[in-house]
Parts: sequence; structure tokens; C-alpha cells
Amino acid sequence: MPVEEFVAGWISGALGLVLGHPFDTVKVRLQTQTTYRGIVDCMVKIYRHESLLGFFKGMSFPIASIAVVNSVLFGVYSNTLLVLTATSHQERRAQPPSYTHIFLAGCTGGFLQAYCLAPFDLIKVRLQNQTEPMAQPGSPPPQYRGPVHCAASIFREEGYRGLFRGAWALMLRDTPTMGIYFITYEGLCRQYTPEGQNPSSATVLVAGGFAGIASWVAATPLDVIKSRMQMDGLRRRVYQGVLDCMVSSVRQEGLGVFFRGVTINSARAFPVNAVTFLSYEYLLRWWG
Ligand SMILES: CN(C)C(=N)NCCC[C@H](N)C(=O)O
Repeated sequence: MPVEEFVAGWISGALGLVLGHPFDTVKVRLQTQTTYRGIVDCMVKIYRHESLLGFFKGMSFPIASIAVVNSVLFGVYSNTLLVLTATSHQERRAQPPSYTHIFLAGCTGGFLQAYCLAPFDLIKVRLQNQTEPMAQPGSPPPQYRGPVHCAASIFREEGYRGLFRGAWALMLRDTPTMGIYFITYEGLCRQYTPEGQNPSSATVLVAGGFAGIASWVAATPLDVIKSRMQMDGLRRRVYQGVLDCMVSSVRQEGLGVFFRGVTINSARAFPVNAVTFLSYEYLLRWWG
């Protein structure tokens, strides 16, 4: 099994993650809290109340976990294509796989990465939702002192299954949308690249950026539900499951609830995924 894809997936994912984390914090707050009037209001309040550091809350764990999560996504994607089409990454420019194979490989990568991502994503969302300023003497301490304390508290209070709260919604979010992610990327690269050649850096950046936007627009409804399920159980259980969360969110806030955070998700998705795909492609060409 070729391992370069796993390593390239890890490094490229880490670069994208650091770039996108501040946007991600704003998105999570908008999806789970009703105190903000919009993106700008949320950014101003975070900056005033929590300083620049507030935007980077919950980032250490995703950085540590990206090695597993992104390498699983890209590694499983590429190795599934290898099984389905018997072509390696280098051979795929000359013998492009069908879009059905790309979609299936993307869905497989998305499904497996969601399982690895679930506990890390839960801890990230819980930490991002703590609005207390960091390290201010005299101010009330936040519920979680950091990622390890957060993981230990969830485990103690809610058991092993508590660490997988929201995992179903995450799998439902990531399985089809990772198919969309890779199809959009490949489709745009093929459209703007002469047959048999490697896509230029500009093409990779644009295709990666739009792949991020397309997948996140499709993912946002279940992303909202996932974030709410992950915050549920913090004090008391409100939702019985994914469907119940959907129904009660729509009843209380209307259909628009499914698009909460879509603008910030898209604004974040372009640079994050442009950088992710550019570094992924170049690392593989470099090692190839
Ligand atoms: C849930 N969806 C749509 C995705 N995860 N899409 C792929 C983008 C992955 C990238 N690390 C990012 O965070 O944008």
C-alpha cells in the first residue's frame, strides 16, 4: 500500500488547518450560540472579549489529530482508487479514473475519516464554545482547562460513548460530501488541463478552493446538526438523536437554520483547500 499519500495528506491538512481555524471558531459560535448578530459582530465580540487568542481556541487538538484524520482521508481515497482502477497516483493523469470511481473513493475516505475525527472534533467544538477570556486572573475559570481536561471530563461524565457524541451526524455529513469534494477537484483540474499533463499551480489552487466551497455548501446543513449534537449533553440532553435535532431546530428557527454558517464556511473553505491540494500535489510530485 503506497504510504506517500498518507504523509502528504497529513502535512497538507495541517497547513490548511492553521489557516482556517479562526474562521472555524466563528462558524461554530454562529451555529451553536444565538448571542451573535452575524459574522462581523461575532468577530468583534471574540476579539474584544477574548483577544486574538480567542480565535485559536481548540486548535491544539486538531493539529495533533490532523496526522490521523487527513492522512486517513487522502490515503484511503487514493488507495480505494488503486483498488477500483488499478492505477497509482502518478498513472492517473494518463489514465484518468471515472467520476463514479472518484465519488466512491471520496465517500469511502470521508466515511472512515469521520470515525477518526469524531472525538477530536467534539473536543474542538466544546473548547471553541467556551466564551471566557483565556488566562485572565480573577475571571471565572472555564469549564474545560484544555483538550486533555476536556476529553477526561467528557469520559468521566458521559462515558466512552460521550466522546462519540455527534458522530452519526458527522458520518452523514462527511460520507457524501467528500465524494463531492474529490469530484469537484478532479473535474475542474481536467477541465483546465491539457490531456495527460499535470495541472498547473493556479489550476490546483482554484480547483482545490472550489472543491472546498462545493463540499462545505453541501455539508453545512448536517454540520449545524453535528455541532448542536456535540454541544448537547453538556448540561442536560435536549435532543433524542439526529432526526430530533433536525426537527426541533427547524421548528424553532425555520429552514434557514440549515444554512447557518454557510458564508463563513465557504470563506474559510477556499484558502484552506487551495493550500491543502497545492501542498498535497506538490509533495506527491516531489516524492514521485
Ligand atoms: C465536511 N466537509 C465538506 C469537508 N470536510 N470537506 C473537505 C474539506 C476538508 C478540509 N480539511 C476542510 O476542513 O475544509
